[in-house]
Amino acid sequence: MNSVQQMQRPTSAELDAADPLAGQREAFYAPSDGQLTAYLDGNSLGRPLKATSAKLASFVEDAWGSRLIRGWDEQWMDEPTAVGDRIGVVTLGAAAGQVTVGDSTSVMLYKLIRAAVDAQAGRDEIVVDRDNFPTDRFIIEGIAAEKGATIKWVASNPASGVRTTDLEGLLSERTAVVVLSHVAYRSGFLADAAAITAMVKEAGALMLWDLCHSVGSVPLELDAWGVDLAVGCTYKYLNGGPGSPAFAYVNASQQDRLQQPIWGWMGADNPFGMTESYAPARGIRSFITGTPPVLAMQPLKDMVELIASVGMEAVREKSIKLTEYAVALAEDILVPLGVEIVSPRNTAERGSHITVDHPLFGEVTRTLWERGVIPDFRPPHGLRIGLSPLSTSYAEVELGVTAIRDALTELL
Ligand SMILES: Cc1ncc(COP(=O)(O)O)c(C=O)c1O
Ligand SMILES: Nc1c(O)cccc1C(=O)C[C@H](N)C(=O)O
Repeated sequence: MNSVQQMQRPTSAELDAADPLAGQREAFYAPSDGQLTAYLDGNSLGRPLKATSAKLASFVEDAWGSRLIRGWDEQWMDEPTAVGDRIGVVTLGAAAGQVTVGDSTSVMLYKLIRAAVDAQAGRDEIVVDRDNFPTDRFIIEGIAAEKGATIKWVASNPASGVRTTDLEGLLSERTAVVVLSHVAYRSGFLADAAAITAMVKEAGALMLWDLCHSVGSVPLELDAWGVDLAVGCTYKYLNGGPGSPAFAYVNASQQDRLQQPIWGWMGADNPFGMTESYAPARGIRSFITGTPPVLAMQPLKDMVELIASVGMEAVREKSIKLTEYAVALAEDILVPLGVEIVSPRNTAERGSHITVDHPLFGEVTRTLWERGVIPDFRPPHGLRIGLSPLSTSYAEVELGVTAIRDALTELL
């Protein structure tokens, strides 16, 4: 069967017409170059909201331009935790007072993992999976070298992700902290965070989740799951823009126990006291280091409120439908060409992107970008199709998967 429209399932037009969130796409900028037809990389960089232009302009003119240095006293000092609280309540299942925004995910990973290892006296092992994102693994390599700690690698299936069974035999009285990604950046595998967290805590270790690929696309219940620590970026499904700051979650029960290693004046008890030596602030503020990136925090605030207005459950429902549609199309028109779908088929185990594999996908991705179809490529052969529930249409998915088929067919 050649045309996707002839198949026994709703067409993309029917799916878009029935989509209760379809109208939300209007909130985002459509590309102005006229060439882009399918943006399938919101799992790397989300589209900007139209509201962001006005938000930034008014920040420059009013908050920055008029209030000038007074802005710090009036609002900006509280911005990392005020924005953190909103991210926490709307997307993380975290009560106020446990989330702060700033730094990059990599730096936040360093601060929290190092704090965890320091706090876990007598425990000198860090558990991480071999397929975790490079920055997570590299930061852990660095901390292990600094502290003389040992890395225990989880040998999970790269085409899926880490399950409780993969951790059996790895956790012991020597485990300080376990670091895993909730949604795997390659396969899109969605880990069972509740079960894994319970298992890790049972072993007396601390659990740190990297939420980069789940925040804003998968509902999270960090407090209810008993998670100790989490980090995530805000430029994917929170649409904060390139290089927007990360967030860190530190469960209230761990805040007095953990001391992060980069002591700066903004995380000190009395920043403007200009004191002789460092005394940490109370609570989540002690995880701040230097001047918070207030300007770079502005765009994500509108996205968090947009998510709050529709609810994370609705976001997840659309995400599942989008990935189901992408998988079904891939099965019909890509698998017959020798493509492998490496993402889980079970929706309960899948985040908001799917990955398809073929030895020619490096070349195919280059062609697609020239044609205005934007997925991304992760070596050795993975082509990732990222589906942002509030800004991706079913028509884009159809166009994108069809374009993959056409570009691949030309090379075969
Ligand atoms: C799982 C994961 N962790 C961390 C990062 C990135 O960290 P940073 O924002 O510090 O570059 C990414 C993506 O870039 C990611 O996918
Ligand atoms: N963080 C990125 C960047 O600075 C440039 C280009 C892409 C990214 C990404 O987000 C990569 C992404 N985390 C991944 O899963 O591969």
